[in-house]
Amino acid sequence: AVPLEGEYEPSPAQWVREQVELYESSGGTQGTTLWDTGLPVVIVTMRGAKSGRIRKVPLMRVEHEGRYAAVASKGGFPHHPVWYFNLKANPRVDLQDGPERQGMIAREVTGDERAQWWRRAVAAYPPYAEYQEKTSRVIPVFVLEPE
Ligand SMILES: C[C@H](OP(=O)(O)OC[C@@H](O)[C@@H](O)[C@@H](O)Cn1c2nc(=O)[nH]c(=O)c-2cc2ccc(O)cc21)C(=O)N[C@@H](CCC(=O)N[C@@H](CCC(=O)O)C(=O)O)C(=O)O
Repeated sequence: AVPLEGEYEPSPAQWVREQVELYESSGGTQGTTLWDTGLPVVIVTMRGAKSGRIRKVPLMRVEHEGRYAAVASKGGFPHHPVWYFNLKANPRVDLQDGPERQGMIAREVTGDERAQWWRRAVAAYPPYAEYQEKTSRVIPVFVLEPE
């Protein structure tokens, strides 16, 4: 799979930018967990919906039989994270899980399929359940499937 090409635009959020830099510069051996929780994180490289630039978004690792969920929780804030619109516009992404990097296609899921992946997400990262309780926004879930 040809990795996404283009000009990388780092996140304006320093803690996010730094996690991406440590994760990538260490070949996926460092910066691979959320702070000291020990819970695993993946990096999703995507193309900006408006800028066309390369964006890199760390997300909690939710994996099942080679497919991953991307949960647009943003801590339960009232609005979707901006990257939600990137995946809707440009579903071809690169996912880095530790040292492994592969091309995936993102697809927003609803109904029973979303419920199944939501259970997996909460099992991997329990705070997702609290985030959903604190907002009337239905937190979107994408499934990333190998292209
Ligand atoms: C601050 C904003 O970020 P955001 O896309 O809203 O995403 C917010 C967060 O979800 C994002 O920072 C996540 O990485 C935070 N985050 C998680 N966020 C989650 O939503 N879920 C998670 O499971 C999660 C885990 C996680 C683990 C580690 C870590 O370091 C961060 C983690 C941002 O980057 N804004 C940019 C624009 C970004 C962008 O993509 N612009 C598009 C335009 C998009 C459009 O408007 O159409 C473009 O380039 O074209 C800017 O203001 O310049």
